[in-house]
Amino acid sequence: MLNMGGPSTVEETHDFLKNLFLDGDLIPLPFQRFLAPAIARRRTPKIEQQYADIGGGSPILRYTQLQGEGMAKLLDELHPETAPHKAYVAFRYAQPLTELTARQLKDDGVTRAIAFTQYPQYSCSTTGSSLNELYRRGKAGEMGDIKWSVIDRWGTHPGFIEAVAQNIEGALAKFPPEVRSDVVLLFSAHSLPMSIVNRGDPYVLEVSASVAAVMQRLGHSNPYRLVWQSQVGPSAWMGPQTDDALKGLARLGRKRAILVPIAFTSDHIETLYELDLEYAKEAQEMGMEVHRAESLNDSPVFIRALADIVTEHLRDVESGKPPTSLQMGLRCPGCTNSTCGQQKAWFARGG
Ligand SMILES: C=CC1=C(C)c2cc3[nH]c(cc4nc(cc5[nH]c(cc1n2)c(C)c5CCC(=O)O)C(CCC(=O)O)=C4C)c(C)c3C=C
Ligand code: FES
Ligand SMILES: [Fe+2]
Repeated sequence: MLNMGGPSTVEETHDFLKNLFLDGDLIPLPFQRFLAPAIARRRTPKIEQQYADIGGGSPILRYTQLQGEGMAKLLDELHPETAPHKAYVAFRYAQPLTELTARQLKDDGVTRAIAFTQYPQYSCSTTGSSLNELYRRGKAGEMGDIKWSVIDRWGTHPGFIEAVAQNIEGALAKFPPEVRSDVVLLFSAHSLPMSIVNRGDPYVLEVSASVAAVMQRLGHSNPYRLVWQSQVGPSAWMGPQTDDALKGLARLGRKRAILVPIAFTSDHIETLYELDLEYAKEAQEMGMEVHRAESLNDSPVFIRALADIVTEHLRDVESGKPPTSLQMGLRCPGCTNSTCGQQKAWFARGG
């Protein structure tokens, strides 16, 4: 289960940020090995405070473990041919780091594994970075002899869409029935620098596809927009920004909204801190009633969806389909990162 991870305790914040700024697949910096630790050190106090404010750390490890255990148990029933199943967590920037998990796979003598991204929609800055890291560990022989296949995206899987839709319905129920259809659904995803969008990164398209599928499942019960949050630094990012969108709606006299996290499956500072503590409070001050759809976290509908996604993947591979999707094979038209090409070729051969 590949994801970026988050600091489980406030003390881990610095290492998390350092690993993040060291990732040239996410943020290519000049003199990265020198600049990354300096930027991380400078940002640490602010981000530490945010993790302290949301209860002393990121819950992503706890939720990923819960999701993984639930998924593996279901898989033993849904696909007994490959039982027993075991979920491993490999984070890009926090413990357990990919390098630790790689060693564990080797120690456990694993011979067949699925690289299962936990980002529903594909971006080269997220899933791509995790796959590049796994590829480097694999090529270096750190994982032993494993036959690999990849689940690289699942942003329109009906089980995922159902789980999101149910959490929106839960938030809609907080509004009185007579005003419910006026509530604006603001789907909010982590933004992406325009330089990456313009390189041809598929993320914006895929997040949009998730939103369209959720709205179809809801029977277009509400007006909605897709907005983008958490941009950092001075460069141009995909917009509109979530907080500007809320302010704009307030200005236009819209009184009710629901924020829907659509590109991340568990709570993190961006839902708990930005959406709840910052934006929702600001909106309330402007006279709006804003609620947030819950993150998927330990949703049983979502855990069942994860197991279904893996089962469908295993059946595809058994029936002779290649270990990676056709879509994964295509590099961004503007890609200049040679690791992307090597990684895709490596996984397409089964690792
Ligand atoms: C699908 C989600 C995400 C995408 C796409 C994404 C791209 C992206 N992010 C940065 C820079 C930073 N991101 C930071 C934290 C962070 N990012 C995501 C998700 C996506 N990022 C999450 C969920 C988090 C927070 C983790 C948590 O537990 O809350 C940070 C660190 C925080 C900070 O310093 O503000 C940075 C920096 C870039 C540059 C980028 C695309 C290229
Ligand atoms: S940046 Fe998208 S394939 Fe390399
Ligand atoms: Fe980010």
